[in-house]
Amino acid sequence: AVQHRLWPEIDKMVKQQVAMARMGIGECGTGWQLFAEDGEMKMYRREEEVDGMVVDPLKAVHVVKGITGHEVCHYFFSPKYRYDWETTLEHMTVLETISDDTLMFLQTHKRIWPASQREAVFWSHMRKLPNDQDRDGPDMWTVVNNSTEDPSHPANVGKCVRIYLTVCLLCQTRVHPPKDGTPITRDNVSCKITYCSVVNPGGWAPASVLRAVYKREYPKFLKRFTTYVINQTKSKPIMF
Ligand SMILES: O=S(=O)(CCO)c1ccc(-c2ccc(C3CCCC3)c([C@@H]3C[C@@H]3c3ccccn3)c2)cc1
Repeated sequence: AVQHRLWPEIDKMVKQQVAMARMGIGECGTGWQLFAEDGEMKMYRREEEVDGMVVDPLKAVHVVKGITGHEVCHYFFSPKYRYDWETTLEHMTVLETISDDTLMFLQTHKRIWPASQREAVFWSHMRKLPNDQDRDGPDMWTVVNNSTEDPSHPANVGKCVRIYLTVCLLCQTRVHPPKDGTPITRDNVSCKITYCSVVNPGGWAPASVLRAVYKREYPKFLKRFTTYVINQTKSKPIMF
C-alpha cells in the first residue's frame, strides 16, 4: 500500500514516545514532582516554561485490575467513546481516516476562564508492540497523539487558540493464571498504564491558572477514563 505522507513522522514519534514512557521516573531526568496520588495511581509533573508559557510535562503511572492493555487503548483511541469520558471536550471531528489504526482529529476544549478557548489538531495512532523484554510475556499496546498542521485547518484563524500536544498512553497487560488451571477471568488480569503528556497552551495563559487546571483535571481525567473502561468491559469477553 502507498505510504501516507505522515507515516515516517508517526513511526518515528511512536518509537520515541514509547521508549520514553518505558523509562522509570528516576531515569526520566530530574525535577519530577509527585503531585497526585490515588491508590495505585501516581502522577508526576515537571515545571517547564517555553516562551513564558507553562508546558509542564506530565507522567502518570497506574495499575488497574480487570482490564487489558488492548481494551484501554481501544477505548482511548476510538472516537465513538470519547464524549463519554473526556469531560473537557467541547467538540471533536475526525478530519481524516489515515488507516484503521491512525486518525486525524480536530478537538475544541471547553474554555478555561480567563484563558481563551483552545483547539487541537493531531494525528492519533494505535499499535500493538512486541514485548521485547520478555518474549512470552503479554504484548504491550500504545496510543500516541501528536499535534500536526492541517492545511485545511490553519492555526489561530478563528476564536480558538491552537494548542500543541504530544500524548503517549502505554499499556502493559499482566496475567496471573489461576492455580487450578481454570480459564482466565478478569480477576486474573491487570494493566499497567503509563500516560505521558506535554501540552503547549499555544498562547499566553496565566501560569497559576494553567497549573491549577492541570492539578485538577489530570487526576480526574485518568480516574474517570479507567473507571469508564472497567464499566464498559466488565460484562464483555476479555480483549487480549
Ligand atoms: O490525552 S488526550 O489526547 C485525549 C484526547 O482528548 C488530551 C488530553 C488533554 C488535552 C488538553 C487540551 C487542552 C488543555 C488546556 C490547555 C490550556 C487550556 C485548555 C488541557 C488542560 C490540561 C487540562 C486537561 C487535562 C486533562 C484532561 C483534559 N484537560 C488538556 C488534550 C488532549
